[in-house]
Amino acid sequence: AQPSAPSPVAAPMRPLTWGQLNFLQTTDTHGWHAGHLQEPQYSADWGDYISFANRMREKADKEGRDLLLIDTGDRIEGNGLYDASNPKGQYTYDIFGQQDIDIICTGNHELYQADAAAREYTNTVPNFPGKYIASNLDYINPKTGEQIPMAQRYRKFTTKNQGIRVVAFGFLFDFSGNANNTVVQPVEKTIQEQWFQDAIREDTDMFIVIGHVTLHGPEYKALYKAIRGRNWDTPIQFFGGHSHIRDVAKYDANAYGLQAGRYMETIGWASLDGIRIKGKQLEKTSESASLSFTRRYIDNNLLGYYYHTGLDESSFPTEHGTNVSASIRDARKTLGLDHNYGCAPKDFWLNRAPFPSNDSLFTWLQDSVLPELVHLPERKGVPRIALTNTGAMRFDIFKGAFTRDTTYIVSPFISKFVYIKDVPYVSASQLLRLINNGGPVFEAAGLQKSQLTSPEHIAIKSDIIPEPEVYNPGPQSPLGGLSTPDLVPGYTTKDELGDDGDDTVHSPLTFYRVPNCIESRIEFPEKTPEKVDLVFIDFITPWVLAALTFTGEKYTKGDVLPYLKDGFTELLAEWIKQNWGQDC
Ligand SMILES: O=c1ccn([C@@H]2O[C@H](COP(=O)(O)O)[C@@H](O)[C@H]2O)c(=O)[nH]1
Repeated sequence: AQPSAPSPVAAPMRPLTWGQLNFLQTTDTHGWHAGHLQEPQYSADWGDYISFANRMREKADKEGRDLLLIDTGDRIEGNGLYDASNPKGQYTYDIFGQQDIDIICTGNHELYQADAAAREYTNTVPNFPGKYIASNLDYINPKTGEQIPMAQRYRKFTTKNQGIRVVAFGFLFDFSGNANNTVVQPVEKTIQEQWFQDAIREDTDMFIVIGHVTLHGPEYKALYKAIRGRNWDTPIQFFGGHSHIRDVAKYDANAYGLQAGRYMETIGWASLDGIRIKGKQLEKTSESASLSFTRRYIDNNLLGYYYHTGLDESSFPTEHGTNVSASIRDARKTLGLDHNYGCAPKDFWLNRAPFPSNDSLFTWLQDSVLPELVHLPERKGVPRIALTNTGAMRFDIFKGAFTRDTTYIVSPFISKFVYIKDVPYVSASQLLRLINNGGPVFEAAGLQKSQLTSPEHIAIKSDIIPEPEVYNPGPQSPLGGLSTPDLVPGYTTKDELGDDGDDTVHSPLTFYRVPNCIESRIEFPEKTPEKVDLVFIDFITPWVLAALTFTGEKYTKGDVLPYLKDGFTELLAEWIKQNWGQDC
């Protein structure tokens, strides 16, 4: 762990079940490879995860089992370790590349910016030779303009200890917000391609489909149907991502899916038993059984890693893992990520508090931050409506130091304010309601409202306000000898297989859904103005233009002008410096 990481707190634990074939999954790590430095339960770093994977591989080898590591994309954007360098990711590609991942694919975040997509092609793909799969993604060679596969379309291999024959794919959901140096082919179209049709006819013991794809979305439904249609009982193991939740799916008795949350909070664990390996007799125990699947969502901290490996502070770390932790420490130091801009007087929550409320980060943004930031000297005195999508904000602010790192954690995107001058107030005043309600006006333009909020909203369709629960430890083995523990707040996942998936027993957290966008009205006169400047984050331009058209206005991209030179991230840091003191 990083030197400033808080020590994890002991909690009641549920053990891992090992099978023939076992998996560790990461997804949506978004640059959090230093771990969480303000939350003890997620405080292990990428170096610790390297040690953990290594120790688990040793165990698998000793017992003749197999262990595969999976990563399903969105490795970048969301943390100073990636975002604070110039060019971005100067340190993270090497750090991430130290993990020995068996099957890896791309997320949408690797593709928003052309430079990030280029680095994916030149750095990450070669860091994982033969392991990186791009089943529905092409890259456009900047020198020749030629459209080429980002990486190989699928992978055939046999596992190390049991020789299980695997055919593996790596997909991205039907994403359309990519820069123009990549091409994402819709999954349904890819299924029709000859190479895919040939691949699903391969003689194999199992299929593994990894993807930056939600487990219950249309893309995996189509892939499941295509593979199962040709292979009536071959095991299929899916790994998902994108919606940032801990999740599982049972497609049928021989097909399951796992998704390992977000931000290095969770390491996903899946185990399979009952795979029939061609030419080998099955063990007596699983001879007649169909596939058996278990899952765990491992909280990413050292106490949990010790518990699951049966090791301790001195026997757990590997030299490789320790060296990677040291590289992360050095990179953070070089980037000045601990530099304190000011001290947050209290916690501000994205989803743990309702909007609007005193504890909501969006209320703070709307009432305190935007009115001060959205100010262009040459348009002084012009009343303005400032809009941002809520998905532009990625993480809570905790009471205490708001560092250079925190600015990227909260606002990682190159979000620039743009504006349309002198928009009739009658139209401008309707935009927030229109964008928040969504509906046909946006659908007709190919815009989905789920693209405006944080990805958690894809899966969480109503507020979660837990009842106070009575703790029942059941058969779990307590860690640290606690008998009636004060549970640490955290994930209390309820998935398709039940409520016992989390490796750590937590007290539950609330989740309040928030609107797609928020607005601030700035320098408004007492009397309703005739015209206003409409200022917004550039990311939401298509929604603003579609909504304006609906109100009867005829604005095009050409009417959208730059408003402030600095991006929101820099402006936010400046606001913190001006408004919050140094007394934490
Ligand atoms: O420039 C950007 C890019 C993205 N967003 C928001 O992020 C989500 C997507 O997040 P994932 O982690 O890929 O799932 C998108 O829906 C936007 O809300 C943004 O605001 N600005």
